[in-house]
Amino acid sequence: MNRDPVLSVSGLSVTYDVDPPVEAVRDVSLTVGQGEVLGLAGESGCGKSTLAYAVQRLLRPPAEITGGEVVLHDVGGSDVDLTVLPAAEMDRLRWDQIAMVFQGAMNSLNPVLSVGDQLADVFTRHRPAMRRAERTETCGALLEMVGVGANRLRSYPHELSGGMRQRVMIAMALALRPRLLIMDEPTTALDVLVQREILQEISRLREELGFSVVFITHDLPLLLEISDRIAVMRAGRVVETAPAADLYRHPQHEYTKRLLGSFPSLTGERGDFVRKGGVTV
Ligand SMILES: Nc1ncnc2c1ncn2[C@@H]1O[C@H](COP(=O)(O)OP(=O)(O)OP(=O)(O)O)[C@@H](O)[C@H]1O
Repeated sequence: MNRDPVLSVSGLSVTYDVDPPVEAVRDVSLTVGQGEVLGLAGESGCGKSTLAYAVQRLLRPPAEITGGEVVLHDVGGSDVDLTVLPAAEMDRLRWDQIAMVFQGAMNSLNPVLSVGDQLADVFTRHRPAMRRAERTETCGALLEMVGVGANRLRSYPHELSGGMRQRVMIAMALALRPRLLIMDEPTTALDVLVQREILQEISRLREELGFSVVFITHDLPLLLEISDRIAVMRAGRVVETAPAADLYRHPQHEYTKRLLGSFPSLTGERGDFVRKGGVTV
């Protein structure tokens, strides 16, 4: 399916300027279409998180973008290269246009503030004109939307399960209706059932709200289920990008074949679950 691009990464390279330097992302090019889920797969250390942080301009020294562009399309009618955007403008785009949920996100909630106050803070910072009553109502609606329930507005993080806290983080990421959600191992720390519920929730929300997703995980079977297209990374490079079903049935790159082969759930009997429940319905 042809979709208008929301994000185009071209020739992006990132180096950690340590001794010896680590070229964590090497000449990576990717596009993310409107409403698309792009899965980013690859073993630990291949550069997935570095790429995600680079896109959001959240890298800190010794990390340095050494080349390439990250273009966010149609920001108020024009295309913007995020790698050269002044920091203040980037701050405005973050959360508003691109939001991120990362693995440990649920533990980054402030323990001494209610979840309602933490959600409200996003609006206080980014929508300062919003009135208090509307803010509270919107925060309640957000908690409903992610299945936590508006009655939890006054709850503190420790009163919620890990799954609920991660849902709060998803609510926070979606608060300003971003066009792109970057999720870096967002469910890895949760048990399998909770993980599945949250993934279903993300799928539903994406259909409802139409945002695009970059979903990062080393869990290839999971990516095959939820992604439209998958990019496979190895040692900083994207070695193959293909629609999920094509990647599964006709992997082109040797490394992709090996990666697929390393998941018994894809090749053994249990693979039926992924095949029938996911890409080959
Ligand atoms: N602060 C740092 N200083 C030096 N090297 C780093 C730093 N952070 C990451 N790296 C290196 O950059 C490379 C890419 O790391 P990155 O965390 O992006 O990979 P990843 O695919 O996200 O791995 P994981 O799935 O384990 O998070 C690795 O070789 C890693 O050791």
